[in-house]
Amino acid sequence: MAASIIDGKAFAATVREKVAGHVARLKEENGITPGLAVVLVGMDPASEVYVAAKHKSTVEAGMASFEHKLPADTSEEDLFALIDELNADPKVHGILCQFPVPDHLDERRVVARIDPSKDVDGLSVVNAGLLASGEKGLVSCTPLGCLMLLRDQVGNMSGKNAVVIGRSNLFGKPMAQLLLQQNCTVTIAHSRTQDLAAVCRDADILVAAVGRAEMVKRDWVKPGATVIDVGITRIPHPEKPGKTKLLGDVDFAEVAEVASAITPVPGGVGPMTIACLLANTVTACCRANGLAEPEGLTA
Ligand SMILES: Nc1nc(=O)c2c([nH]1)NC[C@@H]1CN(c3ccc(C(=O)N[C@@H](CCC(=O)O)C(=O)O)cc3)C=[N+]21
Repeated sequence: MAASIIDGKAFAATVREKVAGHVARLKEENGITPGLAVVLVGMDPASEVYVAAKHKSTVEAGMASFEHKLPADTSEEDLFALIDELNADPKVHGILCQFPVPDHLDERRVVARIDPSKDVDGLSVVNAGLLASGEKGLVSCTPLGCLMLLRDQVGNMSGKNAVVIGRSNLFGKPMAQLLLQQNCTVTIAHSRTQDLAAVCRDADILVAAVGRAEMVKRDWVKPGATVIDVGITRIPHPEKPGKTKLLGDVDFAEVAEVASAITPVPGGVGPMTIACLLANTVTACCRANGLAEPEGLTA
């Protein structure tokens, strides 16, 4: 039986609509406009595309967007001075520093400089700790987006076996925490895992975030499993010269024949990431102003 294809693009549009509704209410009833600041250091072409997409979605949702493009040789001192300014600016409710940053900068130190209550990437030690303790913080956008898709697709996840391939702070670890909160039995697999295929075959929910194109094959997947593909590898397009094509971590054509549901790449998890960035900004804005949190936009 062929899997149903989870339409992340359509779902993200509904999230963005909800966000826009909350934003309109905040403006009307409270005179507050949620604001997101995005900092880009250097001119990585992929990052420029993402940052432009974030700016567009932020404005479309009715929020204020503050873009800061800094030269590649910006010193830590100058970057920190900007972050300190944004931390102190009441018009800015969310701050994101686009990664990767140039080699002379240290991502961990950059994240640590951002006020945790404005850390809409959920990367700070404070937000990671709050999530691990089951308390309210800000949750990294991509795992939050995957959770929203899973809640919609699977519903009650209690007791299910969930396997997350990948253990990064940005994705694997927070994803595992969210699945644990849903009462899944969670396994975090990674590059050193023995017999990864066998571990994956146990999963009712399989989340792949390793960054290796089409690594997950048909025989890695339990029949009827729900498969979430977080990978994005850009390759030269096989048919169209000069164009590129995106591949996920899952061999989509094969796995779609055994899974019950699967996210495509593109059009799956990716669009949810930006939608959740907007959602986190609204959440941060409500908290900063002592207002009730938006419903349906948090973990
Ligand atoms: N501090 C930080 N936070 C991030 O969240 C962050 C980051 N740095 N650096 C780069 C990665 C990547 N990322 C994506 C966002 C949207 C799509 C997305 O919308 N993808 C579309 C298509 C994109 C296309 O066609 O190029 C899709 O999958 O359908 C993908 C990837 C956020 N990231």
